[in-house]
Amino acid sequence: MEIFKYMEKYDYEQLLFCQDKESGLKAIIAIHDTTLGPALGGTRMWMYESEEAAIEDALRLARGMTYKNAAAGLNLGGGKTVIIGDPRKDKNEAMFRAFGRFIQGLNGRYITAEDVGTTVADMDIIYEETDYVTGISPAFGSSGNPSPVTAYGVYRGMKAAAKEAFGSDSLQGKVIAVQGVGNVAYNLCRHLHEEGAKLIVTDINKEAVQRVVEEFGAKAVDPNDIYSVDCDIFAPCALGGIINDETIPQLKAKVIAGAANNQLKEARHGDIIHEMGIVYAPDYVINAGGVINVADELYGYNRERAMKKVEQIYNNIEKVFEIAKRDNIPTYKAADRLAEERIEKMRKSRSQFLQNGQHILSRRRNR
Ligand SMILES: NC(=O)C1=CN([C@@H]2O[C@H](COP(=O)(O)OP(=O)(O)OC[C@H]3O[C@@H](n4cnc5c(N)ncnc54)[C@H](O)[C@@H]3O)[C@@H](O)[C@H]2O)C=CC1
Ligand SMILES: CC(C)CC(=O)C(=O)O
Repeated sequence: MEIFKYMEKYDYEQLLFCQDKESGLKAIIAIHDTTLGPALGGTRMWMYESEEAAIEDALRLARGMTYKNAAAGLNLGGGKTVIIGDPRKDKNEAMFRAFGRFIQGLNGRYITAEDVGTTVADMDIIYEETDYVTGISPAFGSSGNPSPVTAYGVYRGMKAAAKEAFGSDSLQGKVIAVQGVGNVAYNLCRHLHEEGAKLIVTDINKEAVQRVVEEFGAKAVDPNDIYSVDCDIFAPCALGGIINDETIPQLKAKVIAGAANNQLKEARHGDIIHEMGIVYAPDYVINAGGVINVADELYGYNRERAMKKVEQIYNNIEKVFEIAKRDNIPTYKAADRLAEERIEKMRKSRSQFLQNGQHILSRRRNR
């Protein structure tokens, strides 16, 4: 991989490699764009097949955060970290403290939170070393685990997508295929079950599947069969790249609306599903609930205020559909347009000189 070429192509600001031999930390922090404010994005811990795969994931996820934060109306840029390792075996306290010190060294250019493979307990350790971490325990006056809030936002966005596809936003009786039933999707399944949807689920973790089968009456299928099941809505809630040349021909759903980041393997897959008449709720718009929630900590966390913003995901998805129709483009492009227009406007207004410009986190310190 030609790293600078890739960074130039999508205009990345910074890529950092953080190594600590004692604890085994191997982390890659990618900062994509800080036009709107400091880069905020979670830390993923995963067993990558290669260092190149880890770099690529960090870069793609960081860019996704720029778009997610912009489309959600947050004054934050986009960044993300990946830690190379097995979250079940390789974690230790020293690792997250070393990582916290690296974040502190960035002096607020990057703020972290949870992602796949990391937990509130990990964020609490990072907090020992730096203020630039969110999603820490409610005991610290913080917002805690973002996953249930992400799930609620996905539920709201899914309703908006259902309205677009079926003429009503009711999910009662709708058959919904959920791929991956981890932290976010378990909570999503609860909302869907409460509204009377019929669930078909899969996961590579059998215990996670068992839980939603028992609690929400879901039907379980093998991981490879989830794409082809007869359903109204497909909700990808595991990892990215799952809308691709192999899976698209299998899909029967009229709507794709789920939590996973980077669902389209390539942009052209967004064009293909558009041509097929599938209503796609762009991933970074529908799954912004978690980041909206943790970002509220920067103002002194207020759950009511945060949840009001998360409710708006319904309207944000509607806005994307409106732009798509207005400009006759697929929804993934409409979402990009929404985010890019906001960033460009701010980039222009930021050219004004400001003396003593305050950092966003100074509000938290002064409260
Ligand atoms: N946690 C959050 O607040 C947010 C999460 N997301 C994204 O949502 C997705 C899910 O996140 P979490 O629920 O937090 O992660 P998680 O790790 O708790 O859940 C993911 C689940 O997917 C399963 N899985 C992995 N590969 C699979 C496969 N090939 N087939 C079926 N199941 C598979 C895993 O076993 C796991 O149970 C990720 O893409 C994450 O980046 C996006 C925004 C916020
Ligand atoms: C706080 C996290 C949920 C933010 C993030 O990394 C994401 O939305 O993917």
